[in-house]
Amino acid sequence: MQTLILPCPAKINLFLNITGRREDGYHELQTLFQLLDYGDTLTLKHRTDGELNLISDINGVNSEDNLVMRAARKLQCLAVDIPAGADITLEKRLPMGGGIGGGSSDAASTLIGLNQLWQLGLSINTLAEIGLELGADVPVFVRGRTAWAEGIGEKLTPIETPNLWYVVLKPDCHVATVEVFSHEQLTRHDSPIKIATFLEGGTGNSCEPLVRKLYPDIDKALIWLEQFSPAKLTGTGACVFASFKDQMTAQAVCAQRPNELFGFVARGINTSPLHNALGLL
Ligand SMILES: C[C@](O)(CO)[C@H](O)COP(=O)(O)OP(=O)(O)OC[C@H]1O[C@@H](n2ccc(N)nc2=O)[C@H](O)[C@@H]1O
Ligand SMILES: Nc1ncnc2c1ncn2[C@@H]1O[C@H](COP(=O)(O)OP(=O)(O)OP(=O)(O)O)[C@@H](O)[C@H]1O
Repeated sequence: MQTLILPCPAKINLFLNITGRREDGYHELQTLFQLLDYGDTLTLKHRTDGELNLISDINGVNSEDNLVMRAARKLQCLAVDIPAGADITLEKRLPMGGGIGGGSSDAASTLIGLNQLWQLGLSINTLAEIGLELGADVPVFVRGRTAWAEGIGEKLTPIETPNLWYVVLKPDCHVATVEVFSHEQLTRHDSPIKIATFLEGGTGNSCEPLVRKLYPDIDKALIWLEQFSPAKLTGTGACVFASFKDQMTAQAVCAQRPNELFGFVARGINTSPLHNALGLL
């Protein structure tokens, strides 16, 4: 029976501009999704009896609500010719609600992996469309390239970023993306910028002033990290990050973080290890 062991890399948003709000409540944004070589691991084992089981549960999330199962169910509906079942194991490393796309990346690896395991023959474009129904951050992981993004995060232009190391820190709090996006004090009318403007010096994260105010622990983490290198919020938080030219410096900074901060060091990468493993790029 075939088994796939797949990486689910994290992302950080190197900047985040909110340029408007659509009628359905979703926000138009501009961001740069930087993929990281750090993430969860997903194991998919084909079952020929058509049953889908998520073997490893994650705290506080019902099995059927897990983005992995939601992604698997979507593909199962499209598998008419074969008994599409799987035993799924998810090894979580990425903190939940961190703004580093853990659930979205898990979902993307599930879509890509089951498409292969069940030999569905769906294109990356189709998988990205299915992924978008699960979350705005899923398509970038399905496409597997560090990318400039517009729309609600699904209009992607691959971009090569410099080879940098990132320290990512998470204070002991959980930010609900929906709370930040529905907050009356969120800045929603940034002027759109061009890729070149970002590359010349970048801009910040429009959610950051509000999130710093709502979550003092995130504010504290940013102040701490700023001592070493310019620090930013990723997505709507709760993680913050800063870049370093070499791994040793990044590791030295991460090692001296205050006890209350979870942290890791990761290399910024231009292509996803998932796509590299499956020969998709
Ligand atoms: C902030 C980012 O992390 C940047 O990468 C993402 O845009 C969020 O992506 P995500 O977690 O996959 O978001 P979803 O699960 O699709 O949406 C969660 C909630 O965030 C809000 N949301 C999300 C993305 C977006 N472009 N506009 C929004 O207003 C919506 O209220 C939505 O109900
Ligand atoms: N496989 C999964 N991993 C993590 N969270 C999941 C998963 N499946 C469902 N969830 C739910 O999704 C919520 C958001 O999780 P996730 O870790 O993707 O947040 P995030 O890093 O803030 O994502 P993003 O950057 O895409 O906004 C969790 O609080 C949890 O309730």
